[in-house]
Amino acid sequence: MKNIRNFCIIAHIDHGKSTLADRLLSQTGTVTAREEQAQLLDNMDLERERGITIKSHAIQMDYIYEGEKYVLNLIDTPGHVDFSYEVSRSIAACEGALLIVDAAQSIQAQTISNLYLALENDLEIIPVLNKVDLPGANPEEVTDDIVDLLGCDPEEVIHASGKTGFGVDNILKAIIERVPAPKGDVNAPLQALIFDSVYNSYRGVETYFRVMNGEIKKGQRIKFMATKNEYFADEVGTLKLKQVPKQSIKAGDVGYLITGVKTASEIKVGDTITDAVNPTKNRIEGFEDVKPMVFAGIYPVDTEDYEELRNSMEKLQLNDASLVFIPESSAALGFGFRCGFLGMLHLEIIQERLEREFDMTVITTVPNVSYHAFTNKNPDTILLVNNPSDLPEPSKLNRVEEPFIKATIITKSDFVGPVMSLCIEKRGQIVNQTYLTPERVELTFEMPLAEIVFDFYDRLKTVSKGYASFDYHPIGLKASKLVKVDILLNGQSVDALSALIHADNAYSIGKKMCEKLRQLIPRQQFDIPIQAAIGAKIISRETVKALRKDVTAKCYGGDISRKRKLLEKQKKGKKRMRQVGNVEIPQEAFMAVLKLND
Ligand SMILES: Nc1nc2c(ncn2[C@@H]2O[C@H](COP(=O)(O)OP(=O)(O)OP(=O)(O)O)[C@@H](O)[C@H]2O)c(=O)[nH]1
Repeated sequence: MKNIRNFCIIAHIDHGKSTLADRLLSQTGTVTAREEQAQLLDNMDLERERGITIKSHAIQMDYIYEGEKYVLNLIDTPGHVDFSYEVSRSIAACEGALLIVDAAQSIQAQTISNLYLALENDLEIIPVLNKVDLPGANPEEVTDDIVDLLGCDPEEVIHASGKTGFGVDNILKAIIERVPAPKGDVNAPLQALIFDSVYNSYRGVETYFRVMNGEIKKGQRIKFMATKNEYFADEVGTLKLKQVPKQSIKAGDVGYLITGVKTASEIKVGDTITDAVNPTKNRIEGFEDVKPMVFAGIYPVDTEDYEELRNSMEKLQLNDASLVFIPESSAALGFGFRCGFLGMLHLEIIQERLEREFDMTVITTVPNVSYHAFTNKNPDTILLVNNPSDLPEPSKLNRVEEPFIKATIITKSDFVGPVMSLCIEKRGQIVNQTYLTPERVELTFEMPLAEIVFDFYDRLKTVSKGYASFDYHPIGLKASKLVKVDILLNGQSVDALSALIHADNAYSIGKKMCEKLRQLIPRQQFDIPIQAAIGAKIISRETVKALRKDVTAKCYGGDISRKRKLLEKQKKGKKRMRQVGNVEIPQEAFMAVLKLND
């Protein structure tokens, strides 16, 4: 156990974790030159295309240092705020962390939030100044920022470049010399932490774990303490580029487990694995059921595809335990599902995977957060509202509570004004303002989650010309003056377009919604009145004027292929169109409330 080192790589998004991880793998010979391919650890196609790490991965390296053989267990981590729980569990499985800071961008919001997570778990921090090859690198200035943040000596900051390989040997040396060897009692009852799981369509769920005490053996009957499910350990082993089956994995080490489980939701990240016959008395702390933060309706474009959509969602859930959904019906869209996601990125990934892996074209309704409503009749009973159309009528409503977050924003002092204005526009209240350096400011706000899940990050980047980073965590629910704004098309309420809006913004947003929908809903053979309403009160109105003639009329006698092309274009446009009553509504219309500022 004394020659094992368990460490993770943490940083702000895009600061170079995955590239550096690939370098460590090649430098230790874990990956032969032939196997090496960029972003080796980001093995989901979507991760490659979007250039971000979605799922964290573990891999074991053997390394000879000063004549001794060491086992280095590396855990890469997702960099996006949607996956912060998974980061926290990967960190809890380690004794040390490489804190990567981009030598041009310096410290950003997630550098700090991930650092706090590592410090909470008493990890030894090894600061790495990465991308020193960049023309825009500021090694001296950024080293000072790191020294200010960590209180370490400048000499402890390792200068490196994942791209060129510079400094990687120093990183490996520091891992062995500075990260403490794991502790644990191999003779105590088995206690292993699940920090990740991956679905394999042939072998079922592969569980990644760190053994804190005892050992896990092939064929052993084990128990997952949160779900209380028992299984046989059909296979255990260590994670090289490929899986390497072993007879047992002992305290201090990291490995994988195959139990034949076919449903990802039965394996919960953060859970404790123990022996079914002689279980440990103590679950490993920090387990929590992953809670969805954002909800949206997902409906088939063609109502007869409902069953096919259900099958596709069930298959997706097999390998994405954080996706939750329940059947729901909409007067406007028919039968679909109310789905819960970790955040907007997760929602987009699911939409993308439905289209790419299951060829399912879907309509997604306006994403919303989960609200707690209380009626006059039962003022102390929580009515969970995951769909705005479930909000009781205003006359029956006692109050509505919405989830709030604490947002941390780091930006340049030049942009403090515009950033503050944006946060105040999003109903934020400033909590703290700290000058990290004369040039860089950390702003802390309390804000409604609903105000940041849609376009806040993009607008923050715009107002700060890219010089702002952002991280947040939930701080509970607070009462808010929220009202349900309904949209009526042709006099018929479209429940999938309803949204919960703060009373102060309801009129302006209702007006903008009508204007935006007038632009998006194609003209048809008749006038289409668009109205926004709160209860029975109409607050805004627009009209889509009728189409006066057949779009192909001008092709008579003209080039027949041009007419065919025009009709083809019309047909393609219909692919993402939903008929609601006698009005055709494009997908963009359902996201209109998100793009009111476009
Ligand atoms: N010049 C230079 N570019 C680098 C270096 N390391 C990474 N990059 C580039 O920076 C971008 C992000 O690199 P990644 O390794 O994907 O960063 P990451 O932190 O893993 O990103 P997430 O997993 O999405 O958080 C990519 O375009 C890399 O090619 C480096 O040392 N020098």
